[in-house]
Amino acid sequence: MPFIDFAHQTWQPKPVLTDECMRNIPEPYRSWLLDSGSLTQRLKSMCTRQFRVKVLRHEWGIPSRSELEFLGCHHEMASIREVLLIVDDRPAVFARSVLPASSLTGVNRELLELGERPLGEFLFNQPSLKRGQIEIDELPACQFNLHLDRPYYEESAWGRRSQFYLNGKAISVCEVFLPEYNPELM
Ligand SMILES: C=C(O[C@@H]1C=C(C(=O)O)C=C[C@H]1O)C(=O)O
Repeated sequence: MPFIDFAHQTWQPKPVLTDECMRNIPEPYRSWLLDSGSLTQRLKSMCTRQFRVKVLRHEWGIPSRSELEFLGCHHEMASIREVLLIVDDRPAVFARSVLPASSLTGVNRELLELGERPLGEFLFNQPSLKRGQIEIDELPACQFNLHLDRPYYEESAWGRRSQFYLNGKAISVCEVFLPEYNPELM
């Protein structure tokens, strides 16, 4: 079953975040999407019972053109990881990370063995980590229905995609808050 290449279908490159762009992002999502720290850590701090990563797929594949452009790569295979971040048994975030083959060298190869371990736990423990550009977008939530118990129809979901540099090698992480999960109200 192919990846839902949602980044290709709906995510168009965004201009650098202007103040006007930021003002258009509704709270509580604005503060979460602009937070440069670990989303895993912040979600764990909201947990009353359990945080877990549900791995949907973690396989080799072809990133979308949009993802390759965001990564500054050209026609390259990548290890593509799609997960749901589950907070107290509720799917809170859909995340898709693109790990280009050329970035999976040295210690970065540990990214291939993450399993249910949150990507952020690895990333934010790397001294070399640098966070690059963040783009924010509002996406149709229905494209995630395949992975969810309850369907979305007209709802939209706010998400971001970030560039990370590990030992100078680029990966991208796209995180989308699912509408039923409001991080400030849980
Ligand atoms: C990048 C982070 O890792 C989180 C965990 C992910 C995973 O396990 O695949 C994906 C996206 C992130 O929300 C983070 O915690 O900020």
